[in-house]
Amino acid sequence: MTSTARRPRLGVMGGTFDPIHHGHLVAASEVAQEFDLDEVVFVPTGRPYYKEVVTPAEHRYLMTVIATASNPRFTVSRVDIDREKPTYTIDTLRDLRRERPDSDLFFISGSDAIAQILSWKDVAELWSLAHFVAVSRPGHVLSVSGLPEQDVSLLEVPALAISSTDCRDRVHRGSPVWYLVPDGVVQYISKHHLYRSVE
Ligand SMILES: Nc1ncnc2c1ncn2[C@@H]1O[C@H](COP(=O)(O)OP(=O)(O)OP(=O)(O)O)[C@@H](O)[C@H]1O
Ligand SMILES: O=C(O)c1ccc[n+]([C@@H]2O[C@H](COP(=O)([O-])O)[C@@H](O)[C@H]2O)c1
Repeated sequence: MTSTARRPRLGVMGGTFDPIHHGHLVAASEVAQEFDLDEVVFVPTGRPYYKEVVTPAEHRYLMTVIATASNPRFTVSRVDIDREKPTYTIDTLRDLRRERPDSDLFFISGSDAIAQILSWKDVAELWSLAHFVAVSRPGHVLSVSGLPEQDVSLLEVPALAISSTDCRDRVHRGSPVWYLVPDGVVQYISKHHLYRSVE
């Protein structure tokens, strides 16, 4: 009797994570549950060419490590921050495919990000590297209109109206970010005086 081994299922949560917040973590956790993922790897962007100013990558990477440390299925990858070029998802997925040739990849994205995907680099090739899961996000319409049906799934997740922009603004004006980001991230932000001045 022959048995076909199940291929490992790897979620990929790409983001600038400036800082990482509970909206990111809930999205990853919900997709892991619904798509039976074995692991979700968080991939902080290195040089997001479409954002003018971002916090140094090492701070964003360390906050992501702190935020994910308590979940045995969450890991963090440096592939984007160690690449000396602007960050494109096509490179992220190529690198992860090289590292994990036996895994099926599921790229997790919020409705705001997926709405832009047709403008991403080498979009035609993206569909062959991963299945895309678009999650709902308050204030953004979840739609896959114009995207290949078989390559993109939609998932409603608990609505958390949290954004990194709002977290940065709150720290800047002295408002708390407790319970919007994990406790360790609150402490990291404070210890390293992040977001005190807005550029
Ligand atoms: N509250 C949320 N609910 C669902 N998805 C989210 C939420 N916040 C972010 N995402 C998704 O997580 C990914 C990474 O997001 P990102 O790091 O840019 O956070 P952000 O809050 O959108 O940041 P910023 O406000 O700086 O643009 C994107 O695909 C985004 O759509
Ligand atoms: O590949 C692209 O051209 C591209 C353009 C914009 C965003 N992305 C990816 O989308 C993910 C979310 O990005 P961000 O900056 O909104 O957190 C992250 O993994 C980015 O690398 C990718």
